Parts: sequence; structure tokens; C-alpha cells
Amino acid sequence: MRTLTLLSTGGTIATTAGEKGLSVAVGADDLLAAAERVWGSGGVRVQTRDVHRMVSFAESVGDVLALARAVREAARESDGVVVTHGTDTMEEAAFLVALTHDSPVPVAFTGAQRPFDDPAPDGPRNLAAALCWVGDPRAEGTGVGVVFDGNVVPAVGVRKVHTLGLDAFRAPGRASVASVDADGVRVHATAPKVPVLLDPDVEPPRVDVVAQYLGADATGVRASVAAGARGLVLSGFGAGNTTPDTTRACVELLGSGVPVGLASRVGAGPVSGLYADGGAELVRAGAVVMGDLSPWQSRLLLAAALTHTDPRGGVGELCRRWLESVGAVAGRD
Ligand SMILES: NC(=O)C[C@H](N)C(=O)O
Repeated sequence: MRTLTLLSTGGTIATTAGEKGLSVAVGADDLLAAAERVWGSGGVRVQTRDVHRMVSFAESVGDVLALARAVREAARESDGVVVTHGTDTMEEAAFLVALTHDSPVPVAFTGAQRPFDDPAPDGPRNLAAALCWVGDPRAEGTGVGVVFDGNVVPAVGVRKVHTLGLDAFRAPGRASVASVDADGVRVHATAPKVPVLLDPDVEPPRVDVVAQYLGADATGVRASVAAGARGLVLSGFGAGNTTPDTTRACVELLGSGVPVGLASRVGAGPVSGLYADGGAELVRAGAVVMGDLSPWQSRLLLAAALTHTDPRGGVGELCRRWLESVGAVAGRD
């Protein structure tokens, strides 16, 4: 019989209503029992562990690294791993775990938009689908994904696309790997192989995201560096543009050896250095073009790359090769 591991971390899926608002009240065993009422136990054995009990907007990078270590352990002793997690930072947590995951054992993040005690909760069905996916032999070697509202989406490129709707996770411009319903799993596409870039025992350095908005000056850039950021990612306009003040400050930073990643605030599509005095200027100065990754995933990629001492061609080239291998930027040859 296949053995799966369910790791619970909290999130709305595990919350109930109280006087002050929703708070985490339920652990892995109760979540599993609710999921098994959806389609039964599926002939697999599921072992459970509560890693922590938090809403995901309160998690730190250190908390997610502790989760990555729990996933590593679980992958050694089971055929598939499911993580229940808050949706607010699921796209970052799943991505960070994907950067550390070096096993063919599939990992699925899932959660809910409605609390555990909602009269029509989505959590049990999402969890049932996630267990069904990682318990399917065709999931082996597909890495880390997010299973939500019946879709299986790879962690790389995934975004939360709705604040409250049930169909809350997509990777715009990328295919779903599979779908899951009461009939079982339908496989649609091959998941990209994700090269390991981060040791989960190593805390990466601080990398900040700097937002762009009409008339933004360079205060955010300067404040981040003053606060100790070893790299920055710009959440740029459109295909990756920045205000003149931001461009000037970042060109200066790049000149002094601080890596700057270029991403977009748009929500879909790749960035490209097109405009003089905007993205083109930054790319000429050596900014790392983050392809279609969100600023939040880009920031974790750059932080992970910075844990490597003197990588061949530098940190920017390490990111570029990684982005190319997961299909986030176009290949050179
Ligand atoms: N739907 C959710 O899970 C949102 C919740 N605030 C969380 O991220 O923990």
C-alpha cells in the first residue's frame, strides 16, 4: 500500500471563526478526516504531522525553510507529500520548497478560501484532490505543485489570482499539469524539471521587492539597501520599466555590485528590456531579467542564488540558467 504524508501548517483551511476573526484551530488529523469524507481514503495510508499552526501572512522565510526540512524528511519515508498551507503566501512557500526539493517524490501544496467551519468549505475537497494527485504514480518526478479547485499547477510561475474565489491559483501563460475530480486524475502536461538551488539548512540573505507606481522616487531602493538587502527585485511597470529616479538608483547599485532583478507588477507575461531609460537601460547595466516569475518568486530566486559563493558567470548568470531551464526565459541557443 502506498504511504503519503500530510504536513499541516495552518492557513484558512484550518481556521474557525471567533470573536476577533478567523484563527487556526485545527490540525492535520482533523483535516485528513474531513478530506476522507469526500472520496473515501483511496486505498492509501496517510501519516500526519503538524509542522506549525499559523496563518500564512505571519510566516517568515525561516518558517518556510523549517517546512522545507519537514518535506525533505517526509519525502524519505513516503511516496507523496501534501502540505496544507495558507493561500496568501502559498505561491512563495511552494516556490521556496521547490528550490530545495531534490527527490522524485511529488509534493502538493493545498489550502482553502473558506474556513474549516464554513457551511460549504472548499478545504476538504482540495485536500482530497491533493492526496489523490500525489498518490498517483504519474505524479512521480513532477516536483512541487499547487492543487486547488481541481487544478494541479507547478509551483514555478504559480500565482494567487483571486482574493476570495475558489479557483484561486493559476500560472498565467503556463499549462496545468493535471486535473483531479471524483473520477480521478487526468494528466495534461509535463512539469518542468526544477534545478535545486537552495539548501534548506541555509537561511538566504535579505532580498527586497521594490514597488513601482506613478512617480515613484528612489526612496524604496535606498531604504532597502540601508536595511541590509544584498539584492533587490523591481516590481516594474508593464514589460519591466521603472521611473527615471528608480532607473538611475538601480544602475548605480548594479555598478557597485548589488544584483537587481527585473520583474513586472502586471501579473502575467515575461519582462523584456525594451525602453531606453527604462528596462533597456537596466538590462544594459546588468539587471537580471526574471522572465514571467512574479516579483515575489523572483526575490526568492535571487536570494537562493546569493547563497552560492562565486557561481560561474556570477549570480545573474546562475539565475538566468535556472530561469531558462524552467522555461521562464527564452533559451539562448
Ligand atoms: N485563504 C487563506 O488561507 C488566507 C489566509 N489569510 C492565509 O494565508 O493563511
